[in-house]
Amino acid sequence: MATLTQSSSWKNLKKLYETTGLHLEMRQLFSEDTQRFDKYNIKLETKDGPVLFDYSKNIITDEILKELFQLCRECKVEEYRQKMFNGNKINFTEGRAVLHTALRNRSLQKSIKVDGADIMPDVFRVLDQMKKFSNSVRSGDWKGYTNKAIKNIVNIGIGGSDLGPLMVTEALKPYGKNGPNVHFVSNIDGTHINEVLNKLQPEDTLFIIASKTFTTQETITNAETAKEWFLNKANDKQHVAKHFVALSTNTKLVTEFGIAKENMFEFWDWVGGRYSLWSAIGLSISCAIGFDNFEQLLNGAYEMDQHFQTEKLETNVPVIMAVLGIWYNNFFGSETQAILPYDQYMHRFAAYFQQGDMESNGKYRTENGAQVDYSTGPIIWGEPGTNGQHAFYQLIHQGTKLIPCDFIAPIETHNPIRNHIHHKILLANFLAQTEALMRGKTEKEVEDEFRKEGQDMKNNTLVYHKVFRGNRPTNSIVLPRITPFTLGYLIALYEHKIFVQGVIWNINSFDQFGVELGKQLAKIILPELDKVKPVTTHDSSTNGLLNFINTHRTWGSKES
Ligand SMILES: O=P(O)(O)OC[C@H]1O[C@H](O)[C@H](O)[C@@H](O)[C@@H]1O
Repeated sequence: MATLTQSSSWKNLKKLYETTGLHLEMRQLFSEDTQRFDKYNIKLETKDGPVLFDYSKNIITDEILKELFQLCRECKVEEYRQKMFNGNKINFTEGRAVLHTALRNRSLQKSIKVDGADIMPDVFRVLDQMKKFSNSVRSGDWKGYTNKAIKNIVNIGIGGSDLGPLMVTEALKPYGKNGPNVHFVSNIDGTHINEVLNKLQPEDTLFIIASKTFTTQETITNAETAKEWFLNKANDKQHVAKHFVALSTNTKLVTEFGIAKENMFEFWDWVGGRYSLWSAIGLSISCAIGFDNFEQLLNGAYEMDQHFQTEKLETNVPVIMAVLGIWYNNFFGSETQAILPYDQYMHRFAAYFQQGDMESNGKYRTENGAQVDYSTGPIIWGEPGTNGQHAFYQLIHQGTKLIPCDFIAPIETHNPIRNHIHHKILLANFLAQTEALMRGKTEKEVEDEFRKEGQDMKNNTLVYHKVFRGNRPTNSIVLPRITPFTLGYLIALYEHKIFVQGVIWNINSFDQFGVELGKQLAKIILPELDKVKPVTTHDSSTNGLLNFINTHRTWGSKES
């Protein structure tokens, strides 16, 4: 294929942007076409009820969409999609398959092969191990060293070994009422683990050490700290087996750490860290909400996988979301994408997809190593509604930047207190925001309001400040309720959106070399924090910062 910007659909899109896209006004499009919503929404039936994807409030026409799908075809999205599901080694820099979809392959008949061997028996073996383990923890059969049941679980991990389980256990809190309390420790900052351990007793606490590589400095240090804290009271190393389990691909390092092989839950190099919540990394989820609910999460994701795999591009929700993102990112020059869930339990959803999206598509090299001449992965951010409205929506409404927003809202709440009054207000705000962002408010509308209020209109410049330009694009995803199934469905939807964009940009969405340099340099700097003599080996800023700390610190070695 010619480079992306030389492809005919890209060139056509560029032209379309200049001649059409730039001048489109959604407000006008809606008034000219009363069927616009009917045309640009997709309703998907799921086991837990219908899910609505409304993309009508976007700066698009049929012609633009047609060209965006053509771009997918030119970039061979369908071919790559098949390669991913088939287990081809599409993670080309690391020579690995990308098979998080195999972890939630619920079809017992379908085998998936990596290097000629079917991986499904292993997937089911570990799922069974997770089931038995979480059942025994939840029922109280799993006993600690003083014969007490487990009341608290601490998941120690970072990045993909933390964000997924944390986001999901928060999002599904209503399903975790009968389970143990689950805590998460990720940051190397000792405050994180200290604050958690201060609330706990070793007798009824279980540590899940979650690390794909089992080499991550933060996780291993936190795990050692937890072990020391535990042994301080338990005294006997033999008791570790009842209180520490590991989730990893690295059996050797897990056993060296002192965790018995039978207490290890395995996963494989074809599971990317940020796509791993479906694997053994989901153990804390399964303990918190029960294995049956964990399976529902997998089922939901599987249903979305099938939609993504079989649906034609034009009605394929992850594909539509991906191409809309490309339209704003690459033609309108949008740099960010907001994810705004109108559900308090989903408060870590945007943070989760900060890693999911930004670590996947924050790349500037194409498959053959060339540097891209177009923008790639968006900056992902967001907070749950309505909090965001009172913080940063001002800039989305009246700022100078175009920020496409995804609104996510459940029809039913888990907390229908005071006869649904809270939920009604929440939903009213969700609907109002997408309407306001699209419509805006014209000068005339502001003036009419002013007149009604009897304000003097002469030289009244306040009018300009109260005008909303509008034409701000949004997607709305309305779910029946946040359940394990619908959450799995939603997460998989975003995963596939990221995949499609990565294919179009011709980058590797499945490595993360960009996180390595900082880690390498931190290893060099760590012993230098013991120096007394000024350090001179870095640039003057890094030397200056380090020497300032070394001069003023009260702790650590005073060796030169
Ligand atoms: O699971 P681990 O091997 O401990 O890795 C934890 C995290 O750290 C790395 O730096 C990567 O950037 C992440 O993709 C990964 O999820």
